[in-house]
Amino acid sequence: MTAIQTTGLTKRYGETVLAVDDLDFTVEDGEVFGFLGPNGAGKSTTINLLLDFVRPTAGSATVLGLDAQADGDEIRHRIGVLPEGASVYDRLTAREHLQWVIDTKGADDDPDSVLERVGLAGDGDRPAGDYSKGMTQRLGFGMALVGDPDILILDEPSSGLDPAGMQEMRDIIRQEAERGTTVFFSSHILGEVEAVCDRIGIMSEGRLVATGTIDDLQGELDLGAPITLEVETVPDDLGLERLEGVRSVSVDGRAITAMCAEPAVKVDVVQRVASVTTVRDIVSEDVSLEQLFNTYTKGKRDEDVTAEVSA
Ligand SMILES: Nc1ncnc2c1ncn2[C@@H]1O[C@H](COP(=O)(O)OP(=O)(O)OP(=O)(O)O)[C@@H](O)[C@H]1O
Repeated sequence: MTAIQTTGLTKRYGETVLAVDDLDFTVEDGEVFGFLGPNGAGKSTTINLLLDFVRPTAGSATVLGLDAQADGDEIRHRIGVLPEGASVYDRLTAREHLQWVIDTKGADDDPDSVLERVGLAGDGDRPAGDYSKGMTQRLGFGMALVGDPDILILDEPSSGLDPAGMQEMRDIIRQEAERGTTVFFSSHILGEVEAVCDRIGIMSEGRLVATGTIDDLQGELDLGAPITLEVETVPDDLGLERLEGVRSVSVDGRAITAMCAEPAVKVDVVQRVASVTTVRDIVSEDVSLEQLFNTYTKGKRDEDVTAEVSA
């Protein structure tokens, strides 16, 4: 089944701001889908449209096969949501917040086990108004987990969390995914997306400029495969540019970096360099998600290029 689907989803604010522009995407049941994009790209607006917090100017969305506008109450009952900048009731404790969600959803979760899961076991009886930003975020995440939701929709879930908190959050996302929960979350943190997502979507200026697995997108962009060799001395004439499949060569001190058209060319590069000097170290990398993100979100709008890569 399709967990989330948008068709021509569009949101304008006033005359000038086109926050979400004709968005078509699908998240399949059980997928962990990472929604990436720079500030102002339209990620939160998309999430708010899915949750019926704002109404679309055009187009439609379904969540769990239900219409996001007509069936908002049922959708919210079946999903777990961590909105951007989740707010809390200052005087209520974390336990009271969780109990409220448990009662509202008719769930049977044990508040203590949720508190334990999100790292608030010792703080469950303090008023949430006294919490730090990260603790508030942990509480919001715990509230989203109540009732074993079919889908988790998380807007910047690691916002305000320390490195240990981010790791714990990632672990919980993985555990939820293993139980079959669909997870849709927005993030600026590329490492987090890389670590947990089956597929990603990259938004830029209201449009989805790429969707697919990270491997798919790496292949699609054809940015090349870099290899760096640290050598004892850099010979005057390396002759690397003359090798077939080598696109460019740069030298930084005793580090030689070659951009290769495909990974197999790296072997030729190593052999050539080793035949003329002593190689001390070799670093072979894939194109990073950061390079992908930058390539898709910078200047692409002008060219009106849209990449669609199926998973
Ligand atoms: N209520 C609103 N009224 C007017 N403009 C808005 C409103 N909400 C969002 N926008 C505008 O819509 C665009 C998309 O904003 P949105 O918050 O969806 O981006 P985002 O990708 O979530 O950004 P960030 O990563 O900074 O949270 C921005 O230009 C923003 O200023």
